[in-house]
Amino acid sequence: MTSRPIRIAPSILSADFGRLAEEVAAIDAAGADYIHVDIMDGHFVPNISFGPAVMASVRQVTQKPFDVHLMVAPVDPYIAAFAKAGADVITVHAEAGPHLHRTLQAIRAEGKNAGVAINPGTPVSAVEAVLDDIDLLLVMSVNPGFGGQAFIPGTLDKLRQARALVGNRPIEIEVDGGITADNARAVADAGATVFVAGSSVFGGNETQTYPHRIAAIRSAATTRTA
Ligand SMILES: O=C(CO)[C@H](O)[C@H](O)COP(=O)(O)O
Repeated sequence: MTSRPIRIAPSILSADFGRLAEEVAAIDAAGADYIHVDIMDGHFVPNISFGPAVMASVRQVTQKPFDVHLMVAPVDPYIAAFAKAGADVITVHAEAGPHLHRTLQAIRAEGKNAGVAINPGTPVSAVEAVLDDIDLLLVMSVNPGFGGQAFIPGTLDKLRQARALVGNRPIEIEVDGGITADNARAVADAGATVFVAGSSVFGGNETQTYPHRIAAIRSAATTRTA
């Protein structure tokens, strides 16, 4: 059993966009640790979500940290806008290039925590050279672009590799895609500490169930099974 603190980050990609502020307030009240914000550009990934103006608007309804995942290329022109819109952590893709180190420095220069994400087809070694420049490593457990996809089992090995690579550095290891109460235990054992969950939190429209869904993932991730 891991003794590391577990954080649950519901992805508002799966929320009802027509009631987005209400949805953010609901997951805050339901016990979310972070609000995970997926920004998709229709170029780096085959889907478009929303931009900094929408994020700034919903930022006003919660004090919880905003964990912003930029699936955007080129990304450098948008760092300042999302920092200003209220991001606390800004994560960019290692594959979005070409100047990852410069991008991470730009995030920290905005006074924000810097994260780097790797797609399922990218080895963990791709981030080795920037370990001193990141606060969070996001291991994608689906190919980015859409919510509701199935967890890719090979991610567990990548998480173990990521945990070994990070060592004692103060870097959160986040997992994103297909996370449910059923796989949270294995994902935690493999080394993840931040759990992004979209459809398993927002799977229905009944906001009163959000506390139970978040608690179920947290409980599974933190409960000893052996
Ligand atoms: O980054 C993402 C997709 O690119 C989403 O955050 C991710 O897929 C979460 O959704 P779900 O929990 O439904 O898989």
